[in-house]
Amino acid sequence: MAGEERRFKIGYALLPKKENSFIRESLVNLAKSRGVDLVKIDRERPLVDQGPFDSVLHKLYGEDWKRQLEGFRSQNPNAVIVDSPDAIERLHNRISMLQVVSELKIQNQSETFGIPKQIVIYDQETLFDNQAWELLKFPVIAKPLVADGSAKSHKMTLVFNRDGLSKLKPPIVLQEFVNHGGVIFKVYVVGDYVRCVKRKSLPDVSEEKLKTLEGSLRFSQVSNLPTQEKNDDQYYKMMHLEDTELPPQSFMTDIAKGLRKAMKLNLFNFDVIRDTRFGNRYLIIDINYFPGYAKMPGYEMVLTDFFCDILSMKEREKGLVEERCQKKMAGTDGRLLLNSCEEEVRKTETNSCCSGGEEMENSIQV
Ligand SMILES: Nc1ncnc2c1ncn2[C@@H]1O[C@H](COP(=O)(O)OP(=O)(O)OP(=O)(O)O)[C@@H](O)[C@H]1O
Ligand SMILES: O=P(O)(O)O[C@H]1[C@H](OP(=O)(O)O)[C@@H](OP(=O)(O)O)[C@@H](O)[C@@H](O)[C@@H]1OP(=O)(O)O
Ligand SMILES: [Mg+2]
Ligand SMILES: [Mg+2]
Repeated sequence: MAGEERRFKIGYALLPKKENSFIRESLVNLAKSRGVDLVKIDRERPLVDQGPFDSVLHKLYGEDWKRQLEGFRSQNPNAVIVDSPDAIERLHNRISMLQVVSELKIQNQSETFGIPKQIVIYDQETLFDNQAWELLKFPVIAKPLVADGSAKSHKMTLVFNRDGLSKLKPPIVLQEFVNHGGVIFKVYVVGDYVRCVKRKSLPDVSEEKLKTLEGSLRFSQVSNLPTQEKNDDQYYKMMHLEDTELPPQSFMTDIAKGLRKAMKLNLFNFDVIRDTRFGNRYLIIDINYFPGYAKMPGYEMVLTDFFCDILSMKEREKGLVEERCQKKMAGTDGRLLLNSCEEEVRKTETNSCCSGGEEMENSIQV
């Protein structure tokens, strides 16, 4: 795309915190140098009145935004919306979020993957119901069922025994806490790009320690705390990120590709832990839409490549339609020709949006 006259406009709609971390001058400039202008969408004005945009990048919540995107899409069927609000919505519930993992089929002889045992609790009474507990054993992590990006949705409680249950506020997911050596792997996905990094996590809880621990412990976004904070805290001192081996890249890539296809999403990350009881068993515990990419070294290049890929794909599809139309014209005449050509354009227009048709979705997969 470099040096060519055709320029592209990508509108972005992000909350201020995300905008501050993601829209850095370095990203804006790199994208610009490759023909892509990143333009802020004004959230105070209707989306349909803004643009024109070749693509819309977004991480906003709520019905109003969904309606705005739908309106925009019907007026701009050729624009690529990254990603579809319906596909993103699956990640707003911690049960539907991980359901997709259970459906994945990946051939691998030496490693296995899955999700921790978990149950959903909608009311206080069920919390103490023995039947609900048949599947689980302590310690467990209580996670708010809703994962909508609010501070509340990140408030976790590590529960050591029954005494720790009374403070919990359903609806929650109770997930078995799995010892994993205090290190979590975050796998960032940007289209077909996959990058796995290590972060500090909660320390293991031994059977011995469990007997002495009281009730519960509350925490929030432990893998997102500034490094300094973790070093200062003796809880984290004993863990050694450097000594931990990353999971095999090809295995993570296979899972990432499978998730991307199943979820029809291009921008997400997932958290993986390695079960210390087995060493080759990996558990996916969380999937996040449009995560903190700026923490990934060289994110500017990765994201700019992705923008260029989706935009050139869009252009190529447009070119293909025109070509198909021309071929049809050569073999037909009069009104029939006009009708079939319009039909061809309509077909591709609905297909050329990330959030809509299969063809584009599949074609931006590897
Ligand atoms: N089943 C589990 N076993 C062991 N540790 C876990 C488990 N689930 C979560 N954790 C720990 O708790 C942290 C927070 O959990 P989780 O990732 O589900 O929350 P989150 O608020 O959605 O995180 P994020 O900031 O990545 O969105 C994880 O990073 C990990 O350190
Ligand atoms: O805060 P950062 O930009 O780093 O990104 C974090 C992001 O926050 P933001 O989108 O609100 O900014 C979180 O999203 P919500 O669940 O709150 O929607 C979640 O995806 C975290 O996992 C991200 O951290 P990472 O997983 O990459 O370490
Ligand atoms: Mg997480
Ligand atoms: Mg999360």
